Amino acid sequence: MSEKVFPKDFMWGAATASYQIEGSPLVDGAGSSIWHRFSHTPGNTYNGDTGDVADDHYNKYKEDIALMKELGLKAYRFSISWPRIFPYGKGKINEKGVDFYNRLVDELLKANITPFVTLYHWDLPAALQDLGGWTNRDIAYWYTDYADYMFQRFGDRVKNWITLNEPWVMAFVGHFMGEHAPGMKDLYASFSAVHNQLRAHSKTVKTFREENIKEGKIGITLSNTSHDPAADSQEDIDAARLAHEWSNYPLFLNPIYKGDYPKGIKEHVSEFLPHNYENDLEEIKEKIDFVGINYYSGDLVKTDTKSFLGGKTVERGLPKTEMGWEIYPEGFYKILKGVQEEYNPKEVYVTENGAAFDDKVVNQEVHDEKRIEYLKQHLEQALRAIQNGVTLKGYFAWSLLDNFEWAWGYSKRFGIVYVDYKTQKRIIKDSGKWYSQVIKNNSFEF
Ligand SMILES: CO[C@H](O)c1c[n+]2c([nH]1)[C@H](O)[C@@H](O)[C@H](O)[C@H]2CO
Repeated sequence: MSEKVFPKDFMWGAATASYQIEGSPLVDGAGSSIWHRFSHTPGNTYNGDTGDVADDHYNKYKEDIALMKELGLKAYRFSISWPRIFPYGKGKINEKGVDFYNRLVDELLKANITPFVTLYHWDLPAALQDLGGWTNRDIAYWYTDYADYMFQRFGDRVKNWITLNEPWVMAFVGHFMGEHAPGMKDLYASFSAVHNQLRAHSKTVKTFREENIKEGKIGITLSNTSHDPAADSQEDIDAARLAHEWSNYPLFLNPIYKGDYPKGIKEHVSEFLPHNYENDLEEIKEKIDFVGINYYSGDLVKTDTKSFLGGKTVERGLPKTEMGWEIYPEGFYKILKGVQEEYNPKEVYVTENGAAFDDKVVNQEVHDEKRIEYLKQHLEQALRAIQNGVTLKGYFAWSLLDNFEWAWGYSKRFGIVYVDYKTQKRIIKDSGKWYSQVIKNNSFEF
């Protein structure tokens, strides 16, 4: 492999999520989700934006798949909206919801694009939230039943399955910071959500094995920020390590691969873990086929006894994206190398990497040079990771389309394709054209 070319058959893709692009949240029998409720609650999202229309992908999926084909994508990562399938989370099945995803999957296969399905990307059926949601231990069964039904209906055509998208964000941004659905601010609820997501994940992996899906693979997608110590002092090093164990892949991969929470979590915050959590660890320790790594940015951590987990983020003057996140490609390498060294997964996929910039349309074009530079710098680090032993098999740019950026609404654009929300017109940005060349050449240098 030349120093600038990715391995043969490297899986180049782009990613989206149901609530962020589909629109039509209650159409054709779909049930309400916690994000439908949260975004319709005044004050929760920028400008009061909701996912009611989004990119209207529910109706425009064929046009969007044609765009994917034009870009030359090998794979497409998307999520299934649980409440489209089970409007109340369990029990009654909504065949029209199943039908939408049947049509989507069949259209992808027709375009020779490999589907990567995320079973849960935060749009929990609202009816289950009324029963406690991720803080109710029974959700592990409700989720596994939903996942198993998806395996039975789609397992003949979908071979790559991701159980959960970023369980840390669901648990802490949704249950501690209150900035995401369901909008709670309860640290005990957060750790209960961590634990029940792990239980749901591992029960689902076991069920996946029993379904014996031919050539099927299952994994989990985890959020990561590269935390560097502000100074070469033991306090800052410890604070950065603890931030890593709490907010990055170790919080979930340590239980999955090693059968317990990370050492620092047990030493510093075990009081917040559910009572008798140890009884579930054996069951949670269940082999997976790949790890999905989401990476966007890094930060500098300084010891601070007044902060949660004894560390706070400090400035280091790096350039930032529209989200205010540092542009730190070196951190991408550190996270990829770290996960391989700490857990040695059989396969790793980058399931999200991308950036928001202030994109403008000029004569029906979008010249987003900053995004091209961001993607190039991060692909360089991904290739470096492969050359240093990381079993990286694919990369999904976040995102295919500009979309509903959660509490930021439509104010932040991550797409390699621009969406005019007034007309729903799509415009392939320069970054989309550039990425199309990367895929064609299997290299970021051409
Ligand atoms: C620190 O960034 C997180 O890992 C993260 C960033 N992102 C995500 N997680 C989510 O998985 C996507 O739904 C977001 O649209 C996307 C862009 O914000």
